[in-house]
Amino acid sequence: MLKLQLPFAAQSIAPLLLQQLNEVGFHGQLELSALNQLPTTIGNIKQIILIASGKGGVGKSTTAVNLAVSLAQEGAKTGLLDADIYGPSIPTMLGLYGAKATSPDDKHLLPQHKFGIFMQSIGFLVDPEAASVWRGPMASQALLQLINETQWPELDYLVVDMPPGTGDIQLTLAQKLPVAGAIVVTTPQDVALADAKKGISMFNQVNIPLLGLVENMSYYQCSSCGQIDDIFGTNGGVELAQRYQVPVLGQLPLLKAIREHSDNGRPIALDESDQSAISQPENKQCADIYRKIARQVIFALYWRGKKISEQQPQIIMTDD
Ligand SMILES: Nc1ncnc2c1ncn2[C@@H]1O[C@H](COP(=O)(O)OP(=O)(O)OP(=O)(O)O)[C@@H](O)[C@H]1O
Repeated sequence: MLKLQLPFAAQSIAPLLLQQLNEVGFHGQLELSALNQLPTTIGNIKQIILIASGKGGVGKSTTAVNLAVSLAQEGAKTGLLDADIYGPSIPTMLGLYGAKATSPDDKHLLPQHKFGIFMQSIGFLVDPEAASVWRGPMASQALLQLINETQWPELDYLVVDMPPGTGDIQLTLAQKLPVAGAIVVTTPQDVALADAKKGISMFNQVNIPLLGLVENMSYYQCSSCGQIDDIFGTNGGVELAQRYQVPVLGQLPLLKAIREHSDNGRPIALDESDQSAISQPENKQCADIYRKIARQVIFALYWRGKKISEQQPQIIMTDD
């Protein structure tokens, strides 16, 4: 048995590593573990990832949930915060609809734990209809409090599903949180792309590194015959990413199963490891795309965190 410890979670590279080890004559078992030594930036959280979109309904929450599940499947300690005051949909997507926030001491809040991730939602605390009319400062204050007062266990990543748009609430959250990186979700349509540009500019304005774009509903994939159709245009997100020199982390199809899985409270990213899903290859393909997005995020944040910690002054102990 070979035990290998990496500075980041990357379970999915184990088969590839094992194959290469086999080629050089190693035929035992391989055990991969992760020791993320980056410092925490807020509470027990090491790196915060914002998931944003210029406009509503493009699949921001779907992306946030599936990314969080995939990060956890890679072996990362992962949290998910549903900060979308206009429509907190993540409880439904994780099968936690109707759950309420609980407190051990009337001061702090406990996160829910499902599918390997720790989750908190604004929807557990307030009626979404009441929250959607909050003004900017009130909403951002409530969201900051929600992050700070939740008793997160030690987390490598906290994925934050932001409210859609680029207004005051989004800007305040981006400025006040120690954010490691942001992802902008868009669809390939012109209107959505114009809004995505606003999202990109917002993060540039507050010096938050953009990890990349996720192009959702990139093409339509028929559930019966598997045929592919570019109903929203072709490669809009890719062209936008080229213009702003950011990577396209992944392109997801408009696929009935993505919505069905979300509605049933079981994100499609879980199909990566689900044997019964083998009969639906397109589900597994989607799960693989989310997994690939997660790996790119992990590597990008590792290098970024390393660069920052190398910039810190070094303390050298000597005898005299
Ligand atoms: N790739 C996809 N294929 C099929 N349905 C999808 C896809 N992505 C998202 N959906 C569905 O589209 C709807 C909107 O998605 P989602 O809630 O993730 O969007 P959002 O950008 O977070 O919206 P909001 O602005 O309300 O927060 C949901 O019903 C979701 O299941």
